[in-house]
Amino acid sequence: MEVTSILVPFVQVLANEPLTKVPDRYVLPAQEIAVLSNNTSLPQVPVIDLAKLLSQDLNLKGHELEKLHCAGKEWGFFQVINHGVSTTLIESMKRSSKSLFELSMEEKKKLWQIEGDMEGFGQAFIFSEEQKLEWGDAFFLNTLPPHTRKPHIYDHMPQTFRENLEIYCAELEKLANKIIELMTNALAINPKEITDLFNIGTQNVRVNYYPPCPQPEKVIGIKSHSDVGGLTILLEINDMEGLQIRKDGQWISVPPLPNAFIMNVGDTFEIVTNGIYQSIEHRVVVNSNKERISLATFYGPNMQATLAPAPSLVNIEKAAQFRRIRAEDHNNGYFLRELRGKAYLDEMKIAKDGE
Ligand SMILES: O=C(O)CCC(=O)C(=O)O
Ligand SMILES: [Fe+2]
Repeated sequence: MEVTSILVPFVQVLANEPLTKVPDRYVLPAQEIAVLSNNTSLPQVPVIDLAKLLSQDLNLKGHELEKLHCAGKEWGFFQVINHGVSTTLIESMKRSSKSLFELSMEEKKKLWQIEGDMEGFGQAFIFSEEQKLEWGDAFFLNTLPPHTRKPHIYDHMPQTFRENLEIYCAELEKLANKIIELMTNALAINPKEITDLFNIGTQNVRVNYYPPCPQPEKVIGIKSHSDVGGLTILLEINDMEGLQIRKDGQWISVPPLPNAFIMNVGDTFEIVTNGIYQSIEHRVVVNSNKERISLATFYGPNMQATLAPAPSLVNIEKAAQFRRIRAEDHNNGYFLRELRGKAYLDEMKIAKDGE
C-alpha cells in the first residue's frame, strides 16, 4: 500500500538533547491535553484467564466465557493471563525489541521509512508540517501474510530480533485465532461467520518507544484512537504505565500486569459483530523519568475479505449498523487520515433515519 505520511524527526534523538522545553511541534493545544479522570473508584480492565477458557470443566469455562463476553461488550479491552506463550520467548522478544532502539544511528538509518511506505522506523498518520507530532517513535512491520514482508527492512533487521519475531508472530497468530474463536463462542454464533475472514489474515507489529519528556503534561505519546484491525495483542516491554483507555467518557489507566498480554478489539471486530463488541479509544501519556516501550501485534482480516456484520448478528431488533466494505479499502482508508478517536469507524456506520 502507498502511504503518504510525511517523514518526521526521531524523538529519541530530541529527548537526548538537554531540553527544558519541548519544541512547538509537539505541544498540544490546551483542549487536547491529556487529563486523567481523577477518581480512585474507577473500574479496572477485566482480567481473563485463558487456561479457564480452555478448561474441560464446563462450569469454569462457561463462567470465564461470560467474563470474556462482558469484556468484549463493555470494555473492548482486557488483559489475558495463562495465555500459553512461553516466558522465555516473551523475555527474548522484549530484549530484542528494546535493542532495536539501542542501535546506532547509522544502523537505524538502514531501517528508516522510505517515502510512500510505512515500514521501518518512523511515524504514520502525519500529513502536514503544521500537524502536532506525538512524543514517540515507532518501528512498524508487516509480518503476515509472508509475501507482504519488505526485504529492504527484513534484510537489515538485527538477526536476533528477526529470529525471535518469527517465532513470536507465529505464536501470536495462533493465540489471536484462539481468542477470536472463543469470542464467537461467547457470541453464540457459528464461528465460521467470523473466523473465515481471518483465513490468511494480516499481521503487523509496531514497537513503540516513548522517550522521557521534560514537559510530559504538554505532549502525548499516541493520540486517542481505536485500532483498525480485528484484535490487538500488546506486550508491555519495560513495565511502565502510560496506556489509558476511554471508558464511559472517563480515561482509565491500564497498569502493566506481569505475565499478561493486553488485548483489545479493533474497528473490524466491531463491524463484524454488528457493534456488539466495541473497539475502544486509547492513548499513551509519557513521563519525565523513564522511557516506555511496548510491542503491539495487530491481527486483521484477509485483505480480500468483505467486512460486514455477521448475518446472525443482524435481526429485527438490531439492523446492520455498518456498511459493507472490502477489508483492503477499509484498511487503506484508516491510514489516509489523522488519528482521531473513532471518527473513521463512524464513517462506516449506516446512517439512521433522520440523521
Ligand atoms: O503503547 C501502547 O501501549 C499502545 C500503542 C498503541 O495503541 C498502538 O500501537 O496502536
Ligand atoms: Fe492502538
